[in-house]
Amino acid sequence: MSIRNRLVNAKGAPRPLLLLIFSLILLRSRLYTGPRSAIRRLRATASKQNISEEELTRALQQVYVKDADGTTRLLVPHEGHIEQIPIRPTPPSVIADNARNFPPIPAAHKPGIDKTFLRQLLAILRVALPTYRSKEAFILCAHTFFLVFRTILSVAVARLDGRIVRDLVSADGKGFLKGLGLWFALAVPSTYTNVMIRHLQATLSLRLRTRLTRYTDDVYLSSSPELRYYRVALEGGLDDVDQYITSDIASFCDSLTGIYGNVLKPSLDLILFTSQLSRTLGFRGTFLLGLNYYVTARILRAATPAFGRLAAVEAQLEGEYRAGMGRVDRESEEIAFYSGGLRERSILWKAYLRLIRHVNSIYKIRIAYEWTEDFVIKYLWSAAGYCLISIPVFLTRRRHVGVQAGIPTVSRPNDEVANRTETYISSRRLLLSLADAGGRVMYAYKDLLELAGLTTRLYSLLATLHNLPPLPPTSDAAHEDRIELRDVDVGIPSVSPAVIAGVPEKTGSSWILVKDLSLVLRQGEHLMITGSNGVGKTAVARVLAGLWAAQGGGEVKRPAGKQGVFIVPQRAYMVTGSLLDQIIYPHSYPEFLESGKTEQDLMDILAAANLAYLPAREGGWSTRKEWRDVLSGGEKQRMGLARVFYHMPKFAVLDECTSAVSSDVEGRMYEHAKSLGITLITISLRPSLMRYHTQLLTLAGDGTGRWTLTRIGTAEERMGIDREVITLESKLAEVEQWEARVQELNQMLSVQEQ
Ligand SMILES: Nc1ncnc2c1ncn2[C@@H]1O[C@H](COP(=O)(O)OP(=O)(O)OP(=O)(O)O)[C@@H](O)[C@H]1O
Repeated sequence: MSIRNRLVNAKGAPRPLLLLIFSLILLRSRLYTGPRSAIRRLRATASKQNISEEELTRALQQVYVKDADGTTRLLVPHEGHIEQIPIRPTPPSVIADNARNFPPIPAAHKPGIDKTFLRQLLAILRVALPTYRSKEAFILCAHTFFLVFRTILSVAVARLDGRIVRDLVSADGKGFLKGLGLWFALAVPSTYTNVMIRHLQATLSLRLRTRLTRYTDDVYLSSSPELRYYRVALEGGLDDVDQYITSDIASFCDSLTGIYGNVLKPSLDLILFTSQLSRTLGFRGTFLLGLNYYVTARILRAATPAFGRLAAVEAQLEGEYRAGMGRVDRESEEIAFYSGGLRERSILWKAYLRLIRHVNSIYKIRIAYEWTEDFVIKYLWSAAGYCLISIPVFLTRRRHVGVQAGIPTVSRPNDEVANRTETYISSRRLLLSLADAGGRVMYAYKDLLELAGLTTRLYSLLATLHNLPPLPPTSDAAHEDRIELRDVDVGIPSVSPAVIAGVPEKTGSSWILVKDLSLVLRQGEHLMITGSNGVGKTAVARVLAGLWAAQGGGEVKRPAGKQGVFIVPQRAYMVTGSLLDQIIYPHSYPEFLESGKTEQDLMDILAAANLAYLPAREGGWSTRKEWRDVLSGGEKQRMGLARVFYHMPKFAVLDECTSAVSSDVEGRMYEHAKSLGITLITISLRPSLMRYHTQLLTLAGDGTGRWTLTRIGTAEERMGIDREVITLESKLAEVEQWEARVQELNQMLSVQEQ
């Protein structure tokens, strides 16, 4: 047997070893999961039947379990049982390290395939694939293995195809049957490889998404002094963050894993098939094939639109539409009161039309591009392929080279035809595969541009989050029992210059609402902040809470944490969860248990807020409802005060949070808060609340930022004022009678004059 034939024999059929490997793989349907995880799955399935409704409710309330070593296991209901997912928050040092990889993005940046794209992609990959020993890296290796293997199998299939047709043409029944047997033997690993490639690609995408989402959530939902979730819109200038986190990350991961397969596999195919074909085509043919690739790439490059920018704009428009839908869902009652359905519909339709117009324009742009691509890859390449195959056939008639199965060369004319048919069929299949691979490489270029757009979106989110400078510290251990503001300017923060590359550091650009505010509030002194609408009363609360930085070089000192200053905002907020969760917010159930408080304590708290009837009415503490809709406006506000009674902070800032509460209940709640030793800072326009305070901060609101701080007086003085108010109010009640009497007298006088 000639060397060539031995070579062909070795490559023409799959080796027994390969078949053995694949049989083993088939027996293990999941390639990368160990037996331990299978046992875990079995246990979970078995335990499914044992979980009762009550246990499920308890687990939902519990939320997570804390282990002795400090790790947290999140309890996630899944298919009727509870899965325990270990949660390890990203350490601040890792976030600080990563921040270096995310310098601000230039305002004028347009996504494309360039150095910036590579830098951005690498920065994101460092988050998504932190180590080469991670499970994701293993899946990537397995994915790569199957991609390479599929290419090898494709060559084997092409050869076998040629051999079967050759046996058919030369009427070799035995050879034909043998070829058919091999065909089925190859079909098993080939189909399995295809399935595994798709499965591993989807799994990899999901795992990358989980990593990126977890990391982004850790950075986004950061507590003070970062507070990125609060500041990203105002100071970062980034809207619709929900779209970035819920949708863009998923699209990015799908696109990235898809690209990997779409670039690696066809590139390998191109190299391998070209090298196989070059044996048939000779030097001239191979050169012409290379020339063909070059010309094609040039044509398609010229015909490719800016898919990256188009993808980024599409994601942004999706975000706007989604935000509009979310707004209607959130504010449905208010919209219904105004009968604003039609108006909202027109707003949403406008957002939707902008989106579909853009998507439509992408489709139209694609028509021209895909037509060019189809024409060039499918037809031009095939025609070029036919010409190239014909070169050895027509020019060197006696040549028997190429991809043939191992049959000894014989000189009969029939065999010559059979061999030429075999060469043609093999080459033809390789050429078709080559055209397909070329098409996919060209498509991959378009996908790469889209990936560049998504990368820029994701990078801009992470860069904005990482570059928000931390707020200046507001707490000081030495001032545990008082709040002190010294020469503080209260102003609306502007977009931080740190998050936009190339913008010089600006100072004093924000709009100052209150100038040089200085005050000291000790425990037991109660402050009321008043002033007309929009003067900056809530803005002062934001500075006190550490949400806005104190400006003008001023300094804020206050006791630290929730136990120091607790703020009840103007708009009542109800958290997802049980009735119990509403009272203890932002505590979780385990923290409630740790605090040593009992359900009876919570009952007393509800009684103090005039909400004692709620547990009975709603069916118990663990009832889960959409509380935002279930509770009335006044009930939600009273729940805000119940939270103050639960947390018992040193200072409570109440920002017009009792405006919907009747004044008798309001008074009782104020007295109760004071009896608990809580110092009140009330933001209100209601003079009736003044009696519960000792100091009054009045914001002028004339554009100068002026303010006055006055003492309201001692309890006795305030009693005196109250008495005077009552006397004056009773006198005012008689004013109508006096006016009527004056009119009577005037009429009498006018009659006398006549
Ligand atoms: N995120 C923001 N972006 C831009 N302007 C803001 C922002 N927050 C507040 N402002 C502006 O700052 C000013 C003061 O707002 P603030 O909420 O402190 O008013 P207020 O005195 O509490 O008013 P009200 O009595 O109506 O509640 C207002 O003119 C408001 O429009």
